[in-house]
Amino acid sequence: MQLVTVGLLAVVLIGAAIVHLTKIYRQLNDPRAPPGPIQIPYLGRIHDLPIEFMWLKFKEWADKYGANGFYRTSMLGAEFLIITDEKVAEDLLVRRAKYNSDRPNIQSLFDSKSTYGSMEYLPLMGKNEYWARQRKLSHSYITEATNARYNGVMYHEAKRWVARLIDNPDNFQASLEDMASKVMCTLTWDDPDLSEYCTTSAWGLLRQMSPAGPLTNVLTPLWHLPMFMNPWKRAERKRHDEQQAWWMQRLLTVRAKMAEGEMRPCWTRQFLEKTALKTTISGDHEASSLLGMLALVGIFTVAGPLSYWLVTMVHHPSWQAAVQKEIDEQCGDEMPTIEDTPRLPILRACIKETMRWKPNVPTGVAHETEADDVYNGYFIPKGTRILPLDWVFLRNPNKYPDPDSFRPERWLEPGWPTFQAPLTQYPTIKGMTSFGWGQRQCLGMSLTQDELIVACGALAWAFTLKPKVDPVTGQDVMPPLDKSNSLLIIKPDPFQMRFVPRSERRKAQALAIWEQSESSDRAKRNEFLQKVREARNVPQLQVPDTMMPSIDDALDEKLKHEQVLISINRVNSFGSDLS
Ligand code: HEM
Repeated sequence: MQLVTVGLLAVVLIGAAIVHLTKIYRQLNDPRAPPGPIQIPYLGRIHDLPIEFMWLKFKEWADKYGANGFYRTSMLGAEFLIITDEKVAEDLLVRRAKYNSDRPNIQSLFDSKSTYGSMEYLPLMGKNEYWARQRKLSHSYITEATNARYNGVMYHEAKRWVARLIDNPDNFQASLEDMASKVMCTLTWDDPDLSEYCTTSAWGLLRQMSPAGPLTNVLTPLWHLPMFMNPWKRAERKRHDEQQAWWMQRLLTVRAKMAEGEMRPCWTRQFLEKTALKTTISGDHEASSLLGMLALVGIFTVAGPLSYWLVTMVHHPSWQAAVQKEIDEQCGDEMPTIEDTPRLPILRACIKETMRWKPNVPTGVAHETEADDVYNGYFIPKGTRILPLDWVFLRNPNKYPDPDSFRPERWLEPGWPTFQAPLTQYPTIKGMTSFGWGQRQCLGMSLTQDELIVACGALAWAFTLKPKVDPVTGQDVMPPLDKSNSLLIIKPDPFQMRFVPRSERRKAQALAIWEQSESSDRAKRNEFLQKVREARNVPQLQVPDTMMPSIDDALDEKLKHEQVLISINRVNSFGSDLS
């Protein structure tokens, strides 16, 4: 009797489960939804979406389901619309930007969208008040720096990099990232010596926010395990708090130096001296995060195309020779500068083609919809993640014939669909799909273009980039073309190559101009300090108190922030929405 009851109960439960799963299956695979791979209840397509080289699987699905320029999929309940055609991206992310410019939550960061007021990561913020004010401010700082030609920082760092490559060519991947980091640390805090830590810190955040980072970004429910059995959350707590403390320390150091009058211009000084008086930025926590994030965001983004430039030039010696010839003709004996940009179309074409051929944000950055919508007759629910798939945009054979080949001539010769005149202005990387869309479009396009012109130009001026030679076989060892990590911003896996100075004379010249740049920089810094110290006794030159919050105020602010962190921590450990 009891057995029969149990049996009946089992049949009823299994029947109910089948009905439930069928209902969900039908909902998930509703024929009115955009086309896409069959969705499995609860899982979506998590089981066959590889974490490594995810963009290749997205491309495979695009070839199958993307005839309309988009398709949908889902993962553990999160809905995705993958855009595979630039026109659709234009429609949804630019024309309908008003409600398609939010960001999805990143599970393995605390409050990544700043929904609860953390105010820490501008590019990841939801479309909220913190994002609006931080974006505006970042835009004005970057534009001002661009107009001031970055006060020569890029030239200085490119010269240092060339000298380092002569001195230690095998360490090129580290010195390349360090160059990009030094540019950002100087712009932000006037301190290139911060670069090493800043790069490590940027790496930590990049890993944490990428689907190929911690497991909890994919198996999101794991994030909600209690703290004592949650290694992912504990690790993130440590990473987050250290990064925050470092950012705050940078701000406090600048403020302390300003109090002594010993701080040269940089974004942080500009903020404390001028912006802080009239902005809605809420205080030191928000300001230090905004400035810290600005420094971070310009490291791997620029280092990615620069690394691929090395790979590309080694593989395409005739294009490398064409770039060198152009630089020799247009710049004579000098390293190229930003002013030379209009005269260097071949250099620009090779840079742009490198970014097209080897895009360093191949999946694009997701937006999230804030309202239900209908597009081309298909229903797109609120909360859908829209992924503009850059890898596919940049391999569209109609726009880019022979898309898998490196063909800079597509930007230089009439007859190619992408050719644009005049060549003094085009090609330019500004506006490339790789920089995103609409209200969230990248703020660093000019900075990237200028830094790539200066750095790639300096390389072509100083060296011929060549493959490493195998000491046993005597054969060239070419850098692999398809080996990279799979983080949101990718870079090639470590490889070997040679930096051959173009002549002994050029080598000596490169070392001499670095020596000169270094001693001139040192002299300028000393002169500044000397003047300040002399002027310190002159009362009217001192910055008025009202413009300069005291260090005590700053420390109060820091303590307040620490209290906030402690309370966030507590709430997190109870597993609230904040985590
Ligand atoms: C090759 C270099 C770079 C690439 C490919 C790149 C790409 C991107 C992409 C795809 C986005 C998101 C766009 C969207 O959501 O539609 C973005 C946002 C952003 N980028 Fe860049 N970026 C680069 C360099 C830089 C640099 C050098 C800076 C700063 C100095 C920068 C600052 C930003 C900021 C602040 C945002 C956030 C914009 C927002 O969310 O409103 N980027 N970038």
